[in-house]
Amino acid sequence: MLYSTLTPAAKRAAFRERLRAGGLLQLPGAFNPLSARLVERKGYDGVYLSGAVVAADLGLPDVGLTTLTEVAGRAAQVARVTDLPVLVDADTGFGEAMNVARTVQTLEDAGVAGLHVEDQVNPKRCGHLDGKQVVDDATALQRIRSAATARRDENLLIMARTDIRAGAGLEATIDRARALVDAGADAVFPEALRDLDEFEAVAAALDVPVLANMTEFGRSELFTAAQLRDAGVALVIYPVSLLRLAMGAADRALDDLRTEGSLSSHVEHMQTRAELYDLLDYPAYTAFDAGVYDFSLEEHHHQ
Ligand SMILES: C[C@](O)(C(=O)O)[C@H](CC(=O)O)C(=O)O
Ligand SMILES: [Mg+2]
Repeated sequence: MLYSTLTPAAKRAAFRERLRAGGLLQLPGAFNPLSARLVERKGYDGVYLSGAVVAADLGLPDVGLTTLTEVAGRAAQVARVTDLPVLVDADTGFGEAMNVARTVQTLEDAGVAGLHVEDQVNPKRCGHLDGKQVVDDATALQRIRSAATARRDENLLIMARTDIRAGAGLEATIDRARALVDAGADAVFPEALRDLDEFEAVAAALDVPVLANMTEFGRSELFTAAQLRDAGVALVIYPVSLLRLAMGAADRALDDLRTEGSLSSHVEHMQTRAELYDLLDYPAYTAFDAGVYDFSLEEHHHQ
């Protein structure tokens, strides 16, 4: 009821433990706190909070317009309602080394289990579009060293994302990833790799967990969990997928409401009132306070 039953420290420790145990952890991207609860309910290993989704949610493109305050606020709302570890997209860290340190502490205070900082120049772009630029080695390493030094909970996972693949190729990706790990990264997110062999090569070259980004309409093919696991990938995110699904459904329904005059034909695809209340743990509120209006599943069976 109300929020997560675990402290941020406990979630971080559990996340580290899961990563040590091996296997592939799947983290769908939540587009709000409620969808994070659904991700947890369905038995996933963690919740991803995408920068692209935080931006889109505000009606903005993912071009570095969102602020640390906005991302941290959303991260806190999401982390508060789930026992799962939340991995948050910290873009470029919202500045250079000193800003990155503040970003890390702010997101740590928001209760997340991990975050990634990327090596794109400010302002950043979506990692799957053309025309991205990355910073030089020194700047990229400074960001990560600063992030690793700034955390107060040693279990907060600092992940380094590198966008160097698109411009400089696979070898450069591996070189930079190794350097980022030496600088203190606990995990690596190689953005926009082309095929499974590339994931395998990066995973084999590093001693830390590697993340695969299975974003739709991007550069990487949508590999299955089994394929990624076999390639040695430790974490996979589906960052924008739930938002795309929800918006796709909303788009079609709004068209049909216009033409059909009602949403009757969509009701079978909707989350029901009972399902929503169950996800919200409504009965626990009623039990806590007899004054809370009681919702009866029987009476509302067909709604
Ligand atoms: C992972 C990502 O950074 C995000 O913000 O979710 C994006 C996803 C996307 O735009 O599809 C990315 O740069 O890959
Ligand atoms: Mg992003």
